[in-house]
Amino acid sequence: MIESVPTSRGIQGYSYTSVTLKKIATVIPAKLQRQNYFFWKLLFEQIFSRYKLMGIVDGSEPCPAQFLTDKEGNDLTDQINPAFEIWHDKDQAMLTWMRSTCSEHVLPFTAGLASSRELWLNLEKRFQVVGVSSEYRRNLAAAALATTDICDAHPDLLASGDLRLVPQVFQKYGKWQAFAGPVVTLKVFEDNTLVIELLSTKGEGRVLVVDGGGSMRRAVTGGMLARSAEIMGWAGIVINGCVRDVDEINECEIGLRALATCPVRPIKNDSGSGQKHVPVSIGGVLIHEGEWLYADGDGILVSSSELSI
Ligand SMILES: O=C([O-])CC(=O)C(=O)O
Ligand SMILES: [Mg+2]
Repeated sequence: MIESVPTSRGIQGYSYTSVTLKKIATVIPAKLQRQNYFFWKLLFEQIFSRYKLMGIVDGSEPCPAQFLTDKEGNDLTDQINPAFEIWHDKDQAMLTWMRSTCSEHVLPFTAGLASSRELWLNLEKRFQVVGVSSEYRRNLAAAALATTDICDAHPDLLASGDLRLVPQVFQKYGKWQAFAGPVVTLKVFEDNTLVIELLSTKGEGRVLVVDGGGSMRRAVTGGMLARSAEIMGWAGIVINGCVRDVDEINECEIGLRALATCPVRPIKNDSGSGQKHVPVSIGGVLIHEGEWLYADGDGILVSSSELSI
């Protein structure tokens, strides 16, 4: 959920005119950079949908004629069309909102763009994000081996430590119980800038393992990030820390494990505190980038290499 935008009050909903730049800054706390574009886009889509503005950027609500026509409806008069004024006000507000959340690296790209749709399309083209199909996601889920079968087939690897059992300290979220894939590691503490960066890029069936230091004070992933992970083709996420927006996460075609939920938002630091691709220790089990993780209803296993049964 977008925390500071009210969700329901009357069927009219809220007017976009009540949205201040301060409110935009709380809803979109991280400035737009190439690395977080997809997350930024999802957040703006949520705001635009809530205020019924999506048609202005997606083109389904084009700009009305600027001037009214005469009584016969033939010739243009010099009277401004009120519908044009309303549309134009919305468009300019949206442009200002988006510009206000651009980092200094992105801001120059927005120069000279006069409408919110122009800016929206320009960024889309510049940062080119193509999501995966639902068939791709289904195939990913179907490819996960059962952890019981793996343990039965590889007692030698369990004994040698090449196959390790991650202690069952996690809660299950997301649509998939079972997921598997090569591991990408992250070490963060209450700041999810790097989580956003990775989940905004192609997952290619990998599993993001986040050592969040076990913090129970803030979530490091939420509904928008789970949606981003789903669209970008990540197989799963394992977090030694908390998540929020569980209802949204549970709608996503992704497997997610975390210690618990926590409604408090993560910190977002533009310089991205944390470390990528470093060994992490979860429940006393060391996990390296590139190892394989297998998760299902019975547990979580980490293997030095990809396994077959
Ligand atoms: O704001 C965040 O980074 C976490 C969150 O709520 C979401 O992913 O929806
Ligand atoms: Mg959220």
